[in-house]
Amino acid sequence: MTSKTDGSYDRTPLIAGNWKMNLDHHQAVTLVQKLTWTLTDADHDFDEVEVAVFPPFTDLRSVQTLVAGDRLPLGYGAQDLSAEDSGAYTGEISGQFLAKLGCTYALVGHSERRTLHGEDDALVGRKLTAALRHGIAPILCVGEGLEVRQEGRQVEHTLAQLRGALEGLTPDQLAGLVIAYEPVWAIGTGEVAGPEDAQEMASALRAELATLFGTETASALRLLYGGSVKSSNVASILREKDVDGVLVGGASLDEGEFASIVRFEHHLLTD
Ligand SMILES: O=C[C@H](O)COP(=O)(O)O
Repeated sequence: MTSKTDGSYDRTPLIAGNWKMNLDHHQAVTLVQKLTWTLTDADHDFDEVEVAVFPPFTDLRSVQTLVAGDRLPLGYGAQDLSAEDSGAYTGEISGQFLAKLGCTYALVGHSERRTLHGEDDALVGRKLTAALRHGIAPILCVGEGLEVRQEGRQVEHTLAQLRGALEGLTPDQLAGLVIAYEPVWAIGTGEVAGPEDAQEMASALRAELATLFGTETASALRLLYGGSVKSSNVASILREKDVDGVLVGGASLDEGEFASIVRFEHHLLTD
């Protein structure tokens, strides 16, 4: 892996595309094909910079069939999962089913789930444990709203979300866990936190993880930034030493733009 300007990439960068409630299963297949062609044509090394997409549940079987059939070097995951494994939970999707569909990852605690569906830290923690139970790496989303940011309480708020979701877990349960810091005021608004804000929070999260689980565990976990990431701002964000990737919403729906985000190192060389 080529190195960051500060020295090292000891954690493989992850570029994750959360499609939210966009694209049906036909459109999903088209986007995944175009994305992998674009990246393959550009000689992208998927082992050096990992790429994963998060389609709606109804697309996952089609994406699985395509990725497995064409042996595409692309990861994929779910945007949410149930805290339960099976039973009378109408409308819920079990981690068991997602594991069968080959999902590597599942988002948990995305701010849209917290805000629109009332998910609290306790439920997010149960979902995170459910993912781990089924061998799915959770991407735990944390971050503050505008009011909290204006009061300057963003670090305190975000670390409380982290502690709330990880309560009761041991370091050996955390292998594969990814944390995504997404300030809610920067999601889909065009407002992007500055690279220094992303680094400030990533560093605070890593320090808290070290306190909770030890330095070795904390330094192995990947921390992502999300919120209005585009090809024009990704390089400066990923230059920060504790930021190991990005969680991209809107810009992941366009294969050219998303491929350009994935190839952020190219921007590092050119800016
Ligand atoms: O999961 C992705 C985030 O919510 C960011 O979305 P956005 O890139 O559209 O701001």
